[in-house]
Amino acid sequence: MAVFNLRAYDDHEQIVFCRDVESGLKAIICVHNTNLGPAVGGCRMWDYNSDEGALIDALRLSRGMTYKNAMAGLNMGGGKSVIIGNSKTMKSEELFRAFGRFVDKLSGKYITAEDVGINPQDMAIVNKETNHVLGLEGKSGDPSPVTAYGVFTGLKAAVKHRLDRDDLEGLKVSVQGLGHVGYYLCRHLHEQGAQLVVTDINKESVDRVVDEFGAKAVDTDEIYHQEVDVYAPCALGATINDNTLPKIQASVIAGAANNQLAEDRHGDILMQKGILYAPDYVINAGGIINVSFEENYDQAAALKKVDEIYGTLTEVFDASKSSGRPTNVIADEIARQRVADAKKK
Ligand SMILES: NC(=O)c1ccc[n+]([C@@H]2O[C@H](COP(=O)([O-])OP(=O)(O)OC[C@H]3O[C@@H](n4cnc5c(N)ncnc54)[C@H](O)[C@@H]3O)[C@@H](O)[C@H]2O)c1
Repeated sequence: MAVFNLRAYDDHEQIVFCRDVESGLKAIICVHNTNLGPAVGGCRMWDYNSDEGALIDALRLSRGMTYKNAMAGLNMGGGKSVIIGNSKTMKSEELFRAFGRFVDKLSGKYITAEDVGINPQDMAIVNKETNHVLGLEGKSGDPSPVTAYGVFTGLKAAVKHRLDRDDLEGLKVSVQGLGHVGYYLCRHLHEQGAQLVVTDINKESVDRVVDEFGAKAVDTDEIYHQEVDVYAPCALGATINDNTLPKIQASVIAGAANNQLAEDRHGDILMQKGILYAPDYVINAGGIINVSFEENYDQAAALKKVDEIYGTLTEVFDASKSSGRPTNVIADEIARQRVADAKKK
């Protein structure tokens, strides 16, 4: 496999393949760019089908963190790590300690945190071997409610831009995925009078949102067809693809999921269809913003910074409108420029 030629490689500064035979650890740490500061990004534990799949996922997520941190105005670069394995059956103290030692060897160039498959207890073990960990329990805590608040803020910016309205009363919103972020997003939307159509593969999560917020539940494959104003993807990536695009009725897409566009070209198609897309890594930055305030944590200050997502997205939407180019392309350009400018300083 020719790593340097991979599209996802995108001039990564460093890739570390981590192996610890005793604990069974197989992990990959990717440091994409440190122009703006140490590379910060979570650790994901996933049962990948292949090592190549794990590497490509880590590279894409790591590059995404560079862009996300730059667009959020944080003095942090981008990185990510993946532990290859089943998070339900393969976790152990030795495994996370071994991972922590690899993180520590990077001397702060990469700072890790939680991601899919990893919980605060796992990170507390990693923290026994390295101080380069963020999002620990008792500090900034679970980032999901703050991510949801940021998505809610960004959704309002998109509704203002596309539908020219400040209030959400009666606005129809479909929410796909009612986990840590989706649930809190539904709560914000409900409080502002929005009508919710929701789906999740987990029935209990659906029942809770139906009971608490009067949401209408639909099957997972029906969510795209719904006649709504806003579609909020809050489950998996790549839900905007050649199959789903013809079905989407919403005029705004604003949700928490990472890597929502299966391919960049889907951003062009959305624009041609008059659907305003809030670039994922801009709208879902609330969690990383919260984590960046971990030292002497001050929630009010963190939320004030998260409020800036409204203005950042409006800047992206305005530039897209005036230039006639898709929002995902505009966001990438602004992020790349910020990273390049940081190198000159
Ligand atoms: N948690 C954060 O702070 C944060 C920050 C930035 C981005 N994100 C992204 O937001 C998304 C949601 O994060 P989360 O922390 O809420 O994750 P989560 O695992 O708590 O929730 C995801 C939910 O999606 C559901 N789901 C899975 N497949 C589905 C399908 N096919 N159809 C409908 N529902 C499905 C799951 O059952 C689960 O309830 C993820 O893509 C994540 O990467 C999260």
